[in-house]
Formats: sequence, structure tokens, C-alpha cells
Amino acid sequence: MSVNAEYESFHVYDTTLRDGTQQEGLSLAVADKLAIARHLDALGVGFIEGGWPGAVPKDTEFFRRARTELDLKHAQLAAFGATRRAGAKAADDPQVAALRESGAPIVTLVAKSHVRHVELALRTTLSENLAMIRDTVAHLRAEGRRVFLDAEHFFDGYRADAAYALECLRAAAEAGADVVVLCDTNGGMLPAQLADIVHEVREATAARIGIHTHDDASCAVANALAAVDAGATHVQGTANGYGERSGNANLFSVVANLQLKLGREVVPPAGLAEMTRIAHAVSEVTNLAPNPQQPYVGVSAFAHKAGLHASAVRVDPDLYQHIDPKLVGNDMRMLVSEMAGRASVELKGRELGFDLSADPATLSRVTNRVKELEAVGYSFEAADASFELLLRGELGTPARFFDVLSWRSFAEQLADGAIVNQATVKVRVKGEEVLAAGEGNGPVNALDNALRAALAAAYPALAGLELVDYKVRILTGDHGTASRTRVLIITSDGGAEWSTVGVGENVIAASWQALVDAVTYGLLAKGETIL
Ligand SMILES: CC(=O)SCCNC(=O)CCNC(=O)[C@H](O)C(C)(C)COP(=O)(O)OP(=O)(O)OC[C@H]1O[C@@H](n2cnc3c(N)ncnc32)[C@H](O)[C@@H]1OP(=O)(O)O
Ligand SMILES: CC(=O)C(=O)O
Repeated sequence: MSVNAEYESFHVYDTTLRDGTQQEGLSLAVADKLAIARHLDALGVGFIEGGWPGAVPKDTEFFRRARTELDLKHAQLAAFGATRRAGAKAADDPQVAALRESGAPIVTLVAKSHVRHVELALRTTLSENLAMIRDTVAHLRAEGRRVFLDAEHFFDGYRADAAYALECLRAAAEAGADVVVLCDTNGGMLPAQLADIVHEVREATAARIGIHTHDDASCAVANALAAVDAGATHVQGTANGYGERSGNANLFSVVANLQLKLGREVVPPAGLAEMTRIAHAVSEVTNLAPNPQQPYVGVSAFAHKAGLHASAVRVDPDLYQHIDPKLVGNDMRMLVSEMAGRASVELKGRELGFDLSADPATLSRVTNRVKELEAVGYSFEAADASFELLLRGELGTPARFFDVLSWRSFAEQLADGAIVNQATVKVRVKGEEVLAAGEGNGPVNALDNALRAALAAAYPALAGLELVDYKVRILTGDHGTASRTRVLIITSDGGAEWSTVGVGENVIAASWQALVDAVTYGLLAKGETIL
């Protein structure tokens, strides 16, 4: 049995490339769409809606290129489009022709199922709308396509006129549509109300039911699952919940819930185990920052901050997690902060390669030190490298590669208006005192360059390090420029990244602390000998 056949009786249908791209700020090139399709296929979804050929030129191009550039192992492509225009024939409608010509084996037709929309938006009669549905579905079936019907505004339409909404579904099913998809287009339904309607639809028609939900009431995933509970066997969603307005049902949450909570195997387990990587890979392509709190796949989805949680997790991780994160390719992480207890520090230490279980004195000292430093503005949860340096210090084995003797950084405006940033740094390194200067596009960049210049001869490996992110946060808003500032720096060696923190009333001094930690940690990671 092919994978598609295996997942045919109950499947997930992805609409990232169509409804997902209706999100404000999201625009994909054809190559991006092809890349996302490959990621979704690796996850193992049954169907990928590629877009609306004939309406959006990029989507027409997507289907053209998909024929030669996509080698899908699991998914089948669906082309999305509307029923024919009122008063015409489906066979003569250029938009319907574009769906045929897309080459997609499946066509998903959007049809009106709400009387008000038929009258106000389509400006046609209720009977003509039914004819548009019948004619378009029958025509595409006769042309050898499978047809799914998205019944737009179905739930609102059902409340307005249930008999007519059901008539639309019957017209589609009788003309040969495989699935009638009930759409909560405006996203305002709540799960219990939606489930009641799905139950009633099941009693009123033998058609196979699908569900398409939006997140305007924060219930898209819950509504999709409620529909499944009520009998839907085709579930639509989008990667990372992208979509018009507040987005669509997040396909990753839908898949994980169906598979891990409801025992419905909708993707191969190996695909599910790749889900976190795939979610982040899709974010890379869309150029939208991943949501750290995103259920299942976010970096914080299995992160534990509270000391009491950590102390229980140390005994059994399942005490504070709803699934084993490995099932979706994610990881448990321990965060050390002012809310840490000794268990948090012990587990974080273990994560970093230090066994502190037999050293309660160090655990207490480190926990107290973290709390003291966080009270004055430090934040270690986002600065693992600074935490490791602190831990090494408290263990009596500080990572020391050089001593700072002095530093200076200044900005100067020249007569022609240009601003020059210069810095000097004096260090003692491997028995020598070295004074070096640096210039940069800002005072911190100048300091960074001066520090590396001072250390370059002793540590050539520093040349590969790069400061990739620099964040400043004002910690107390009521003292104007005298406020305390926290600086977080992310450094990369081209592969690994690490983050460090500095705090001070002077932003340059805070940056300097974070810079020194960044370079020190970099030398540690490169395996340089500690002095
Ligand atoms: C619920 C959803 O998200 S459905 C997906 C919506 N996606 C999009 O709209 C993105 C792509 N859309 C487009 O590129 C354009 O809107 C097009 C090409 C489809 C249509 O463009 P235009 O011909 O310029 O029409 P316009 O966008 O102004 O209006 C839509 C037309 O489609 C008609 N229409 C709307 N729904 C349907 C339907 N289910 N079946 C048939 N016709 C429909 C409307 O009545 C309107 O007709 P009119 O031109 O006679 O007034
Ligand atoms: C079809 C669709 O995208 C909707 O009704 O929301």
C-alpha cells in the first residue's frame, strides 16, 4: 500500500502555500513555495495546496515548476480556485481552465454556502450558486480531477439558513466531490458550538467531512479537533499557523494532537520526529521569526524555569511535560534565573557537562549568586555562556585566558560631520602586556575590534568569531539616561552560537562585560588552554 493510500482514510491537508500566504507580511517567491512544499512532504502530510493558478501568477508558475522540480514522496498537490462565474459554463470559465491546466490531480474549489454571501458578494440567486457548484465540480470530475469543496462561511451560513448550507454540500457531493470542507472562514466559532453543527451535518449528509478553521477567537486548533471528534476525517491547517488575519489552525499542533493524543496516525512517526526542525526551516523560508512559545515546536515549548518544576523534573521529566519532546524532535531545556532552585542549577549543570549532584555547597552558592545578579538586572536564561563562566568560577576553575588592564572607547564627530568610533584595550596575555586600538561602526564594535586585535597574536582562533546579535534593554524606565541597562550579545564561530550578558549604568561598560564573556567563552569552546 502506498503511503498516500495508507493515510487516505484520515488525512491532513496543508494550505500554507495558499491560505498561509494570505497573512499580512508574508510573501513567497516560487522557489520559496517549492522549498516549503518539500519540507511539508518530509513531514508526511497527505495533501499540499499549492495556490490559486490563474489568479496569482506566481501560483500558476509554482504548478508549472512543480511538475519537474518537485518529487513528492508523500503528498499530492491540490490547486485551489473558485466555482465558475454566475451565468457562464464551467467548461468556458478561464479560471476553471487554469485549474485544469495546473496539472494538479486535486482541485479544491471554494464555494459560497451562506445565503447572505451569495446575495451580497456573488450578487446572484441561491439556485444559480447551487448550479455553479454542481457544474464546476462535475466538469472537473469529468476532466479526471479529484475535487474537494471548501464551503466558505459554512458555520455562519448554517446558523443563518441551515437548509441552504446543507443544500450546497449535497450539490457538491452529488456532483462528485470527495470531501466537503466546512470552513469557519471568519474564525469566530467556539469548539462546542462548532461540534454541534458538525454532528448535525453528519446526520444530514453521507458526504465525507473536512474542517478548515481560523484563529480569530483563539480556537482554530481546538475547533479542528472538535470537528474530528464529531466525525471530520480531513483536517486543514497551515505551517506555524500562518494565515489571513489571526491565522489558520496550526498544522503542527493539529498533527501532534491527532497523532499523540488521539491515536490517529496522520504522518509517519519519522516525519513527526522531524517536526521541530521542519517548523523552523519553514520560518527560515518565510523570513518570519519563529514563535518561541509555539506549542510542541517552539524553543520554549519544553523549557523549565521555575525551581519547583526543575526539582520534580530531576526525578521524572514527565512530571512537568505533556509528551516526550523527542517525539516531535524538540528538547527539554533548563533555564537558570532568579526563579531557579538548586535542582535547576544541577540540571543546567548536567546539560553543560558538569555533575553537581554530590556538591550541595556549590549548588547553593551558584543558586544564590544567580539570584543576587538577577536582582540587579542580569538575566541568565538567555545567556548560557555567561552562566557557564559563572559556574566555572564558583567551582574554583575559572576560564581565564587574559586579564583586562584597561579599556577606553569614544565617539568623535569630525568637521565634515562624519562620526568616528575608536577604542583602545590593554590586556595581559600569556605573560605579555598588549595595547591595541580598533575602529568600528559604533563604540561597541570598536571595542570588540580592539579586544580581538589585542588578543590576535596569542589566540589566532579568535579571527573566526563574529558578533551576530546585540540587544540592549533599559531596566529601569524612570531615570532617563541614568537607567541601568542590560546587554545581551550573541556570538558565532560560523557553526555554534553562544550568548552572554552584561549589566551596568553605562551601556558601554555593560557591553564590555558581555564582550569579554563572549570572547572568553569562544576561547573555551576552541579548546584553548586556561591560564
Ligand atoms: C475565504 C478565502 O480565503 S478564499 C481565497 C481568497 N483568495 C484570494 O482572493 C486571493 C486571490 N484572488 C485574486 O487574485 C482575485 O481576487 C481574483 C483573480 C480571484 C478575482 O479578481 P477580480 O476578477 O478582479 O475580482 P475581485 O477580486 O474584485 O472580486 C472577486 C470576484 O469573484 C467572485 N467570487 C467570489 N467568490 C466566488 C466563488 N466562490 N465562486 C465564484 N465567484 C466568486 C465575486 O463575486 C467577485 O465577482 P465580480 O468581479 O463579478 O464582482
Ligand atoms: C476557504 C477558506 O480559506 C476559508 O473559508 O477560510
